[in-house]
This record gives sequence, C-alpha cells and structure tokens, in this order.
Amino acid sequence: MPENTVPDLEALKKEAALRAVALVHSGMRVGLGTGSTAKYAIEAIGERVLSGDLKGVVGVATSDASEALARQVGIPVEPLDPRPLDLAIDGADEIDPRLNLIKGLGGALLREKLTEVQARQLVIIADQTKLVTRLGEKAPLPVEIARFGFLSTIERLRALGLVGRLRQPGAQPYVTDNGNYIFDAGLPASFDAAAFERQIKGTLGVVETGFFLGMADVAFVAAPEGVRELRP
Ligand SMILES: O=C(CO)[C@H](O)[C@H](O)COP(=O)(O)O
Repeated sequence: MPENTVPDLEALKKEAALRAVALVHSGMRVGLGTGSTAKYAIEAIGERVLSGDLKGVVGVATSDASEALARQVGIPVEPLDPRPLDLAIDGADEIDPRLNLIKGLGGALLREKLTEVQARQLVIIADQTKLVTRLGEKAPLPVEIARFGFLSTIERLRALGLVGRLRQPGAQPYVTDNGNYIFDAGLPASFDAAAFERQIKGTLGVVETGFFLGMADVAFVAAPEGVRELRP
C-alpha cells in the first residue's frame, strides 16, 4: 500500500469476516455476533446458505439487530438453548495479546456472552485497530446495569475506582435489548482483569461486564498487509 494511504477499514473488516465464515460447515449451529464486523460475517453466511453451499445451518443471534439481519439474508434463526454451538463469530472492541477482549460498545454484551460461552469455538474478527497491549487502552469497559436504582449502582461502581458515564447518545439513556442501561467505565492503568471482573460482577445492580476473558479461541485480524490468525 502506498505511504499515507488510509486503509479502508470496511474492506479489512470484511476480509477478516470471510476468513471466519470459511470455518462454517453444513449442519452447524452458529452464534451470530453483533456490530459492523459481525454484519459482514452474517451476510457472507447468508450468501453461502442461499447459494446452497451451506445446508442445515442454524444461527443463534446475539442481538435483535443481528437476528433481523440473519433472517433477511436467509439464515434460519433459533433462540439460545442449552445445546453447545459449533462456532460463534463476533467482533470485539479491544483484543489483547492473550485474546482477552473488551466487547459491548455495540451494546450486545450480555447476549453475546450468554451465547459465546456455549460455543465450542469462539472466532473473533476485527481490523488491526482493535489490537491493544492491555485492555482499557483505547476503549471503555461497558458494564450492563439494571435500570432500577441505576444511579445507586453507578455510585457503587465509582467506589470501586471506575470512572465513567452512563451511555446516553441522545436525550435518553441507551437501553439494551434486555431493557438495561450501560455504564461505560474507563479502566485504571494497571489491574488484574479476572479479579476486577469478579469485583464488578459482585456489585449490586450489575448485570454483566464487557470483559470476555479466556473465551476467544482464534482471532482473524485484518491489516493492509493481510489477515493475521492469532491464538491465545
Ligand atoms: O461487542 C460488540 C457489540 O456489543 C461488537 O462486537 C463490538 O462493539 C465490535 O463492533 P464493530 O465490529 O462494529 O467494531
């Protein structure tokens, strides 16, 4: 690529998505992620379903938006049940060198975690801007909290040292598919992610955090030089 050329992020996201979709085979139950990168994967699975290349594939969607898109592109969708998923494909907001993740800037963290924890293989797709040396470097940690008493929950989170704000894109707070709010928390420069996760999850009013620790099996990360396959 010539110097000073800005990489086309959408093209990179699509390249990463196509690498993941190559892992989908007929008969699989596949977790369908949420966000602008996962969208390319859902569209590509749909194309393979419609062309007859993939038969008997069923999607389990991680958001209302992904479910609508999946149905639109021809992927049969089922609700999550206790059976394992063969594969889940999703984007991420940050990916550290051990493939620990921050997810949830798209607001779907709870359904993503519920779905992806049941996947035999969690495949992350991203462009290179999502790589970080430590979680919290670029993105806040989304924390899904109950609406009832949310100001009290936020006080409790602040008492843990989390500096942040309620997600509020307009006049009203952002509401997740589950009817909850999101507190976007800046993370300290140094912390033990697993211990911090337990502490935040143990806070009254917290529903789930955007830490996805030890969950990803592989990440396809696209850069102008090509797609890298990263493993923990
Ligand atoms: O966690 C997510 C949604 O809850 C997304 O996977 C994450 O925000 C990445 O999205 P994008 O591919 O649009 O950058």
